[in-house]
Amino acid sequence: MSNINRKLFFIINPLAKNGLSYRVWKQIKGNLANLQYKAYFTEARGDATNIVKRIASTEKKELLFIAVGGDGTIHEVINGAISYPHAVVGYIPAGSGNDFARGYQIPLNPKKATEVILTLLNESAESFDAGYYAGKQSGYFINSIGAGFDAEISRKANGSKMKKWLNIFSLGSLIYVFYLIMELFRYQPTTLNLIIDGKKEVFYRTWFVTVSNQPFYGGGMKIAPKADPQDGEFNIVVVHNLSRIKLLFVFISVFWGTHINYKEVDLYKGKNISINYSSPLPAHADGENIGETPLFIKLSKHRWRVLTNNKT
Ligand SMILES: Nc1ncnc2c1ncn2[C@@H]1O[C@H](COP(=O)(O)OP(=O)(O)OP(=O)(O)O)[C@@H](O)[C@H]1O
Repeated sequence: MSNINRKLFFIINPLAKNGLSYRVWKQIKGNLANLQYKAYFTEARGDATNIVKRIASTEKKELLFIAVGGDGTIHEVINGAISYPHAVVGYIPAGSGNDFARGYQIPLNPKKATEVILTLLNESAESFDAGYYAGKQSGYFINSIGAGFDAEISRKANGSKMKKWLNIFSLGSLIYVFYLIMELFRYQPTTLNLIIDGKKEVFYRTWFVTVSNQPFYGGGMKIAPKADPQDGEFNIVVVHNLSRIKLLFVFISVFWGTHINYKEVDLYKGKNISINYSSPLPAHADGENIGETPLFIKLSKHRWRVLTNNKT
């Protein structure tokens, strides 16, 4: 039996990416013969957070929670672990978006990520900023949070039965393209009242606003190319006052991060942000639907800790 200083737990969403996650877990398991660990499978939204909180509030030893699943699973595991200083997280990506892995330099390939994490079990963890949000719901975000056009697309795509079918053929991202085109014709841009560290800004005909802790969102789009998750502030992107056809070009350019050169894209930095549209609009945190605006965001007093071999 190998010696690990931490108590080891795997939190697996067996349904992420249509069951890819479960197949990944079966492979990981084959490499754990010498380790003592416990594995938990999530059965519904919120389970991962609740499982981690339950364990962390009763165990006194240093704990390691390794999430196996998509961005939603690691988002939930960190939400559970963040307020416990003796809890560290690890991640093996097995979802469709993989923005967390991109942003925090974890291998996108699950086999490679497993090899790496198994070499780090006793290593010190790296700590990062998190955001706290309050609105209809409250919690922490690690990647990004936002509201408007993009959140509407993600809400519709995630709720679509077609996504499941397309995922079978690894074409799940097509559903986002479908709703992107639908919303491009349907969505009505509105007035955004944004307050950043006490300073009020008003934007007319706003399509969306995103507050980012790290560069990536939406499955590899570089929404905030300069965001640094250790600099103690967020990078805010507002897209406003542009035609539908120009919006399409801006949206496509987000894959390369070149959207920041458009005059209709405004960039800010800040720690305390309030997002209020003229009427409630859909909001997301790390790509998960969190209801509607208004939304209040602040840099969390808690940092979270992850095992990564890309130390800064
Ligand atoms: N057994 C389950 N049944 C249904 N939903 C679940 C289950 N376990 C977790 N969930 C929820 O499913 C959602 C999506 O999970 P996750 O992000 O891990 O997978 P994904 O959507 O395939 O990947 P990605 O977010 O990277 O695209 C999360 O909100 C999670 O809480």
